[in-house]
Amino acid sequence: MALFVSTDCFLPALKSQLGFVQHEGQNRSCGNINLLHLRKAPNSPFLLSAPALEIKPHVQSKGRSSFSQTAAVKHLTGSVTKTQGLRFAVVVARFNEIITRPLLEGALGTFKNYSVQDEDIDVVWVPGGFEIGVVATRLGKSGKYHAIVCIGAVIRGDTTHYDAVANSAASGVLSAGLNSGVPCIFGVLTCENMDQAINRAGGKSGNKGAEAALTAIEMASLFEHHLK
Ligand SMILES: Nc1c(NC[C@H](O)[C@H](O)[C@H](O)CO)[nH]c(=O)[nH]c1=O
Ligand SMILES: CC(=O)[C@@H](O)COP(=O)(O)O
Repeated sequence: MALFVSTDCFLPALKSQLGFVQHEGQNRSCGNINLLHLRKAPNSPFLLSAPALEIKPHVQSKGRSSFSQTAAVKHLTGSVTKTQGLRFAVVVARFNEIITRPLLEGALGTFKNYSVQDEDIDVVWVPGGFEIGVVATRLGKSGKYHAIVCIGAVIRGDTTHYDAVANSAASGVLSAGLNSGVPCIFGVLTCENMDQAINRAGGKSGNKGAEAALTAIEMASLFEHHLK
């Protein structure tokens, strides 16, 4: 089924967030539903899935399409099944080890389930979440790994120390990825209390270490197979 979208029914600010692109000479009428060149904006929080946007081109009198067809657009995604030859590092904080160890085990379990070989994984221990970034940066720049999983658990105490450590861990992991060009995955829990952490380290909210490893596999594959 073809889906037609008119951007003129959207507020202008929302239109640009969504990534609608208007070309010269296009009909602006909302009633006519003509304005159909749509792409994913680089910063858009919205994901546009191909099946939902099967857009039928509007053919103008000269036989040219007035907008692009999604069938011609390339969609690049990492494959979680093509893991052969991919190498990973896991940086894990010892602080709150009662939480970070099960997160690490979750990550290693995911690697096993997706056929990543043990010899293609290095685990590096650091004292706390604050130290993760600098080590991830070094590992990323070594050129030995396709992706790096960063694991930690920051749990709020009585002072503002929590915010400093949590923010430093997050910005450290982000910087490591940006500065090394190797995907660095954020598997650091930032929790109000120990209960929240337990729930996310193999408890009722899953295992965030396992999720981080799967993200690492997808990103490693994306870079290795599509973005070289
Ligand atoms: N309180 C937590 C810490 N604190 C330690 C710091 O990460 C760091 O090791 C220290 O300040 C020396 O630089 N680390 C965590 O990972 N989680 C915490 O809850
Ligand atoms: C997140 C922390 O650093 C935390 O353990 C510190 O606790 P407190 O704020 O009570 O010193």
